[in-house]
Amino acid sequence: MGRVGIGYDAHRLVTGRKLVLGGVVIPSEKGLLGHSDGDVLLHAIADALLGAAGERDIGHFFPNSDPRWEGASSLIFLEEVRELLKRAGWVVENLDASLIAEAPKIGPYLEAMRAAIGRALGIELTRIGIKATTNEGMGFPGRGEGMAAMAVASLEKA
Ligand SMILES: Nc1ccn([C@@H]2O[C@H](COP(=O)(O)O)[C@@H](O)[C@H]2O)c(=O)n1
Ligand SMILES: C[C@@]1(CO)OP(=O)(O)OP(=O)(O)OC[C@H]1O
Repeated sequence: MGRVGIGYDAHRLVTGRKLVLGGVVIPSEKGLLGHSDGDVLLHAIADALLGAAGERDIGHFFPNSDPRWEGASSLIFLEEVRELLKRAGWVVENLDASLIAEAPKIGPYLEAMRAAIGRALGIELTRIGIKATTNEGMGFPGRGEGMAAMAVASLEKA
């Protein structure tokens, strides 16, 4: 019997930070603030996977008080989640994520993101959906103050 999980995250956009989304560095004047690289998309995906497995969230496993994760690539979190799922006997059936960001357009980077996520989790690209929408100028994503992401994941017993 399969299990599903949901994840949501949001990070502030600031100058002087690299913009990393889905494990890919994207040219941008601003980047996401965070203790790690601030990769809002990967954080939502990690939480969806952890939730589906009935585990606690990303902040529990990778606390922002731990200097090991300062500036860390969030792909590391997915690699760690992969090991946790493996130990518990889960395989990823599929995951799907949506980024809410006014700019930049992520279309040119989608395949690189799917490839990075697929490598980190050891799953086929056909199991990974990544999408984006603007917030039509409304609220914090619409004003360009930050980005948000939501994700769902489905697991099966190995
Ligand atoms: N950061 C983004 C936002 C949107 N897209 C693509 O543009 C399409 C139209 O966006 P709307 O918010 O006007 O619906 C959307 O469907 C995405 O294909 C994007 O690539 N990056
Ligand atoms: C990823 C962690 C750890 O570096 O920090 P941030 O990059 O700030 O991200 P957030 O989604 O706020 O919380 C999870 C944290 O534990």
